[in-house]
Amino acid sequence: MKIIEVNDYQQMSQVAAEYILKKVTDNPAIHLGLATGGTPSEMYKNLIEDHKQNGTSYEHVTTFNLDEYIGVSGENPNSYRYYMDNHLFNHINIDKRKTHIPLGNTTDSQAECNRYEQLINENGIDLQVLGIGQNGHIGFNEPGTSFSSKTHVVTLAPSTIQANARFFKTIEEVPTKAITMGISTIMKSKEILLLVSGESKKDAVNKLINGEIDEKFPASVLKNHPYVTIIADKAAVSGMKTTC
Ligand SMILES: O=P(O)(O)OC[C@H]1O[C@](O)(CO)[C@@H](O)[C@@H]1O
Repeated sequence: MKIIEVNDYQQMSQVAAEYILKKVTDNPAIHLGLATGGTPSEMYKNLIEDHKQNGTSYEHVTTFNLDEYIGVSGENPNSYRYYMDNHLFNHINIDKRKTHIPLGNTTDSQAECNRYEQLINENGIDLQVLGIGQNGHIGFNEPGTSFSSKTHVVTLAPSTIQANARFFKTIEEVPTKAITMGISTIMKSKEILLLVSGESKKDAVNKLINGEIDEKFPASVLKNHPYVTIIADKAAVSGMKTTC
């Protein structure tokens, strides 16, 4: 794993956007795996700004998001479809038909998981952007998830519900279930870019870099991937041994 240490959240977002822009320029038909949550939101702003200033085109880009809450439609402001449309897709020249996110409001979630897994297997992901949960989750793969898991339905850990409650009016509104790419689905990406910012992620990133590979800590699987880059700010890694 390669670690790029940056000063703060702003710089992490800028360096991450530049990283993605280079990949899109090199391969205009790239298949990007995307994440939601607080961590990548400023990175998306930088991509939008670049699109306005420099006209980087997303006409041929295809995207696959990591996860979606169950029980919410894409029009629901709390859905990850709504997040992606508003944080990125509505502001760039991407063909929305090429933006894929699991459907959270189907009657058959298991069938949706199978459909999504097959879609990813057929298309492949060139670069997957990831954040990390405080408990080491990637996507919504909570501690204990099998490293061989495919796209599946998860019951969110109480700590994840608590962490994501900041996006909702009340904690009771946070969905308790989601569809997520599995760990093996994520690991099939050709390359992974992990973004980490803030002191609240310090324990998680320390465990990732210096701990054992263990299903109790989902992100540790990334050590088995040949091509992972971590962009982390000082608050997340200061004073840490970061050789890996
Ligand atoms: O960036 P945040 O909001 O800290 O979330 C961390 C991770 O948890 C999730 O929100 C769960 O899906 C991921 O999308 C995200 O990468």
